[in-house]
Amino acid sequence: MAQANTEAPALALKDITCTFISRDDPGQRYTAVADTTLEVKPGEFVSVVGPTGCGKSTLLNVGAGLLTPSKGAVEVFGQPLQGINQRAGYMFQGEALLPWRKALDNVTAGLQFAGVDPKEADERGREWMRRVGLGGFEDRYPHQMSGGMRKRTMLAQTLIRDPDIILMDEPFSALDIQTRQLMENEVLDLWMAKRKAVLFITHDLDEAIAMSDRVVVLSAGPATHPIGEFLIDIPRPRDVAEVRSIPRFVELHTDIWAVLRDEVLKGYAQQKTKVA
Ligand SMILES: Nc1ncnc2c1ncn2[C@@H]1O[C@H](COP(=O)(O)OP(=O)(O)OP(=O)(O)O)[C@@H](O)[C@H]1O
Repeated sequence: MAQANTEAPALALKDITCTFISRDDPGQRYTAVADTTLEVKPGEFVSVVGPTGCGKSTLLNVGAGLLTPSKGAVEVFGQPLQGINQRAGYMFQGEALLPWRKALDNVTAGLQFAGVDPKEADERGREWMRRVGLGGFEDRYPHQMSGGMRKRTMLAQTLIRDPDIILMDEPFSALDIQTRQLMENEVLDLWMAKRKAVLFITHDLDEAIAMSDRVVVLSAGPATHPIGEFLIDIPRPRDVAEVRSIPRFVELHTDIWAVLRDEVLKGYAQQKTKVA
């Protein structure tokens, strides 16, 4: 019988390059990501930060098995990834709820598609809605909920299948700062209880440091690649609002920002040229 590879990373992106047909000029090719290697160990919380449009979502889509890279390989717990990454749950940046389904039915959608008995799906759905603070709101439609409630619903929808790897693409970027911090703390509590591997994409450096074990900095595009990696040696449990004022946080912020700053300026300049 094949031995489970306990040493293997939960997710390994190996030497990934992604080249697209350019959106600006279909005659040209655009290399969004080049020669990128990135690993997340079991139980590790890794954030990827980088300037806008640099290729963060592209990397996450590769890890989810939604996008086949032009070059390189993906391994999941030591096994080559083929097709969709079944060990991963994916929380997207935008709104991903089905508007015609009530909150509970959105939360249980994945279980229903997986053929789980409806009664069991219903029970697990109600339990998860309670866990994310939405007990009593099972019958609300997405348009009857606030942005924060919809994000909580999406979180329950992602976690209910108990994925070993959680992929999050700027999940809270649309929220006001207070709601965002509440949700960040909730995610950390849930993560502390289960210790799944998390790959978290954000352009917010404070959020990345507050949440993570490790922060990877990406260069501006084209041919985005990691240019720095920082261990976040701040003890847990952390409160994302309080942690920002401790000296080690400020130190790490200064160090990472020194690497990120020029890339953000480059990314910003590129966006301006595109708009002009
Ligand atoms: N399917 C595609 N076809 C052509 N170009 C693409 C495609 N997907 C992504 N790109 C380009 O690759 C680059 C990286 O895109 P990506 O969405 O990964 O960046 P990002 O860092 O997640 O952006 P943001 O911070 O705005 O969310 C962008 O220039 C984008 O236009």
